[in-house]
Amino acid sequence: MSGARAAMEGVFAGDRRELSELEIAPQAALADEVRALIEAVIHTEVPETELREAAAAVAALTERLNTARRNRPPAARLGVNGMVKALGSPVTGVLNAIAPPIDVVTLEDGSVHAEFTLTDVYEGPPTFVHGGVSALILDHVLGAAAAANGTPGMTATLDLRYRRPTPHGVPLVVTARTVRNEGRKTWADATITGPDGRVTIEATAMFIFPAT
Ligand SMILES: CCCCCCCCCC(=O)SCCNC(=O)CCNC(=O)[C@H](O)C(C)(C)COP(=O)(O)OP(=O)(O)OC[C@H]1O[C@@H](n2cnc3c(N)ncnc32)[C@H](O)[C@@H]1OP(=O)(O)O
Repeated sequence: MSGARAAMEGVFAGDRRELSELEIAPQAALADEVRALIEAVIHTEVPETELREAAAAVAALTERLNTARRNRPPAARLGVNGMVKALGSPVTGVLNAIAPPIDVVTLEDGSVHAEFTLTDVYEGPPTFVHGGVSALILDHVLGAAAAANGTPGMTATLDLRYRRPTPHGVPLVVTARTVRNEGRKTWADATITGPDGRVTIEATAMFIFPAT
């Protein structure tokens, strides 16, 4: 047994601690501050003594937060469809400071859609988004499209065509839709589009609902 099926079922299972919107809000506000902290750490030019003091202050804060810990990232049922959302997702998780976070919505035609802006925290080539970060986002929305089709799975293949550089600091659009399903296999297509309306990346993925 590979454990992949259990992992897949875990995405949607209701066995995780589910937080209410009221419980999420203060923790999401903390994650927002940490996002700002990550950005500040990259850009700061304060002197070494202040850097050392800041590191000690952050270490003390981490210790304080760790005095009460969950053993798994929490989930929530948010939005109109009540689908379980992983609050610690590196793409959409409002509690994950390394997530932008991207708000992915499912449209009536079954496609998924998100509008988002990435800061230079996600930079690869100067002024452009790192290609691996784009792949992360595309993998996620392709998986969300497969799930929205009622045919979720683990990513088996992910094919990316980087047509032109994706700029950071400007509004981007990602859309994905399921195009085919055969048994346990589901294929989905996605694009990222820049503010000029031109597609920067095209992606195709195949998802497999694991045998075991
Ligand atoms: C709303 C929530 C949204 C959540 C979105 C989250 C998106 C995030 C998605 C991910 O990041 S998933 C993590 C990355 N993916 C993995 O780690 C997958 C690792 N691989 C596996 O777990 C297994 O290899 C896999 C589940 C993909 C397949 O295992 P199985 O044991 O079920 O496959 P099996 O050996 O029975 O093969 C079934 C068919 O698929 C084919 N196949 C298997 N793996 C393949 C592969 N990788 N590529 C192409 N074809 C593959 C295989 O040849 C065969 O073809 P036929 O039906 O024609 O005989």
